[in-house]
Amino acid sequence: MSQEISTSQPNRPEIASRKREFSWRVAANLLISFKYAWNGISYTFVTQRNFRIHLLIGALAISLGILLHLQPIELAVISITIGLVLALEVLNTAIESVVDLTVKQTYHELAKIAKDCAAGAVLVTALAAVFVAGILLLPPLLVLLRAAL
Ligand SMILES: Nc1ncnc2c1ncn2[C@@H]1O[C@H](COP(=O)(O)OP(=O)(O)OP(=O)(O)O)[C@@H](O)[C@H]1O
Repeated sequence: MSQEISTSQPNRPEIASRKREFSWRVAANLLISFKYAWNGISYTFVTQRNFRIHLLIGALAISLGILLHLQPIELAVISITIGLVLALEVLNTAIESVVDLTVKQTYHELAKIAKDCAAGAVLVTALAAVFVAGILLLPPLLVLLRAAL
């Protein structure tokens, strides 16, 4: 007797119910999702010195841009690069936590690679942000300084 093997795809509700089956909790609505996202940002702010430094430098760069009457598009480009650095800092913190959760306080070469790469990603965007800020802020800043001297 041959056994019949079903090749049909699972229907949509079945997929939806399976999608988050390993999650301890799923946000019930959009407002609660924002609350959890804010918790992640607050956690990063409190625990990561680099995040606070990047936030401060970012705020200074945007303030300087406004002071130097940069074009809206230039301010937007600076804001995007700063946003990228901060977002990657939050992701870096998430990766660190997942790595620590997995290996605890033991040394593992893959844990090292994961953490180093996550930190490297932040560094790449930070260098790009410095480059962008340098190109957009330095020329008008030099003009202002020359006029003042
Ligand atoms: N379990 C581990 N196994 C192997 N190497 C590790 C492990 N934990 C940390 N390291 C190494 O120590 C470095 C610092 O780890 P840490 O957990 O302090 O991350 P760090 O906080 O990345 O730094 P930052 O927040 O400044 O990006 C990592 O980049 C990695 O090279």
